Amino acid sequence: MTQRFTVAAISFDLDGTLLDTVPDLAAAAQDMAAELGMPPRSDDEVRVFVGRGIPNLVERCLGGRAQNAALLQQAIAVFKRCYRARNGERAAPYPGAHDTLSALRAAGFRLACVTNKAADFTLPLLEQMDMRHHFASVVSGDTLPQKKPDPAPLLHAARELGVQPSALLHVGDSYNDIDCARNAGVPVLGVPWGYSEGRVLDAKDCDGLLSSLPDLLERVALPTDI
Ligand SMILES: O=C(O)COP(=O)(O)O
Ligand SMILES: [Mg+2]
Repeated sequence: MTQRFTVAAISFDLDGTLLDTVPDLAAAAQDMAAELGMPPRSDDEVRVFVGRGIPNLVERCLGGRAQNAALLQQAIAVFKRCYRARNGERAAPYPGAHDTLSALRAAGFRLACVTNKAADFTLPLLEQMDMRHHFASVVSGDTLPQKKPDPAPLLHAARELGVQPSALLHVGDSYNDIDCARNAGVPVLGVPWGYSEGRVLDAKDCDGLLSSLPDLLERVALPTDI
């Protein structure tokens, strides 16, 4: 029998866990490159750059050019404008995302979204994907001074959900999620379909891997269920 996590709340990473957002991020990066007269990055390159927030994504797109601090700042501003226009255009939920969130909430779990994506992009995207209403807490990349892998975003979500860190389970696609959860004392399941900055998640580094989002329904139990 699979081990069930006895938790009151579950937090989800966004990019690469609930939503495939690379098509929009890559389109924005390509728009930015065209505007700044730089060679474009492919979708596959951008996929590896996602995970540590937008300033870091832009820095990686620029490569050596990012050493020019003024150009980097300009590029970040251009990227944000381009991404605002692209955000949600081609982003898509992974299979079972909607049904899994609905089922977990109906069962009584409190849900959070904890992402390194800035709030200006997170909130409209969650609205557009019809997911915002599932989350009692949304912690974006700029909600706090610290981002994942710092423990602060997950500790903040636990406080907002009114649960101890050990009663929260985090689900994410990258080592930023695993390290954040480990640093916060939160159990963590990895998902193998995301981006993870080009690294393959090892089940040994977390508390297990999901084979799909609906698989999560078999892996959790409320404290009152046992
Ligand atoms: O914006 C990013 O770089 C990644 O966002 P995520 O934390 O939802 O994966
Ligand atoms: Mg992610």
